[in-house]
Amino acid sequence: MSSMKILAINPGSTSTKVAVSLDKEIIKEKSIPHSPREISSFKSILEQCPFRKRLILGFFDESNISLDSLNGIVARGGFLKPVLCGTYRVNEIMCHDLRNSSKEHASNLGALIAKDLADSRGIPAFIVDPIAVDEMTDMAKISGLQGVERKSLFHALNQKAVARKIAEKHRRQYEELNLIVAHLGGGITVGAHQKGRVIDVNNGVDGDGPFSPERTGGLPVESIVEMCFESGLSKKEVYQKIKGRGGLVSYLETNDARVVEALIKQGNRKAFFIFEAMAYQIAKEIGGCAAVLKGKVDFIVLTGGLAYSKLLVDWIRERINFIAPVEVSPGENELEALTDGAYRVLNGLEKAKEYGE
Ligand SMILES: Nc1ncnc2c1ncn2[C@@H]1O[C@H](COP(=O)(O)OP(=O)(O)O)[C@@H](O)[C@H]1O
Ligand SMILES: CCCC(=O)OP(=O)(O)O
Repeated sequence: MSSMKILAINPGSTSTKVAVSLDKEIIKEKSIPHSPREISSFKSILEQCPFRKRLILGFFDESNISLDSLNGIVARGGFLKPVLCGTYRVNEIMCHDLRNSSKEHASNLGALIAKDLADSRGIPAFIVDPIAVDEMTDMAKISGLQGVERKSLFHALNQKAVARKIAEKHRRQYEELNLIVAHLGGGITVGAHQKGRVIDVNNGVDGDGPFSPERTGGLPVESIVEMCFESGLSKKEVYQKIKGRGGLVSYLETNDARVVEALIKQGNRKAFFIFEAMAYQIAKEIGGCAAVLKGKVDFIVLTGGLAYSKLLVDWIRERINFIAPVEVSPGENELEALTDGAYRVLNGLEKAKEYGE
């Protein structure tokens, strides 16, 4: 097998994470955080493209690594048409769909930045397990209103990577287990994994499931209809309220759980109550997935940045540990999973899928 140097790019709602690896070993990585104020200075996600690209180039300058030494670039994929999981070559159809997506999410930038950097160096660009991975059953897609369908939009990359890691830890195959995986990050998604397929999951960006550091999750529909028609807010302002300014930001003016924990330590009762309410909603979503899996659950897995919070994890655990053993895998494996996907293709172990075919 030939030696491969790969750049992995993960644009998230609260950070841009990058890593360079040599033969799957990460040799340099960085997580660059973005405050809500910094992000809200851009009119759209697409406008953030040059800003995030500059940060990545800055990472190369600091690290003394030459972009010309790369064999490939891989990024987190965004709002594409529903796809099966796997590694996809970034092609023009994909870039067109991401540029023209009606849905705003930082992950839309990954493939665009990767292709831009890769084309000028004559190397390939890929995405792996984008948020649009869709393995949901037809029943899970029923919303309760004809014409409005529930969609599969979730942290597919990390949920699948962590699910495989937990299966391996227990010397089992992912494809033989039933798991509930809760990704607790800037967005929160909780998936019911039935023998390797995510048969139901809350949509992490469309106002569904638990509230998160900066998103509302599911809301009482009638109150929102009232707000849209009576408050004088524009469509964009309503979206801002629901997405970047919902959840913890809405109640506590921060999307940073570490700040919330510091407030709690200082005796702030509102911070305590709202943080526990987030745990309550996450636990309730996990309970829903247990019903989807008819109670046959091998493990519940908590992952994402918020899983570093012992307080939050303990609150969730006390409400759900009657269902199945709880595994905590804080942070994410996204950079490793991206690198792994690109490495398999670059070394000919797997064929890249073509998007749009
Ligand atoms: N050590 C930690 N303790 C508590 N919360 C943390 C810790 N590290 C990160 N977080 C919280 O996790 C959330 C972000 O999770 P992350 O998975 O990095 O999100 P994303 O990738 O969506 O930007 C933030 O609220 C952040 O404050
Ligand atoms: C569709 C879910 C993706 C998501 O919410 O990602 P972030 O947590 O990075 O915002």
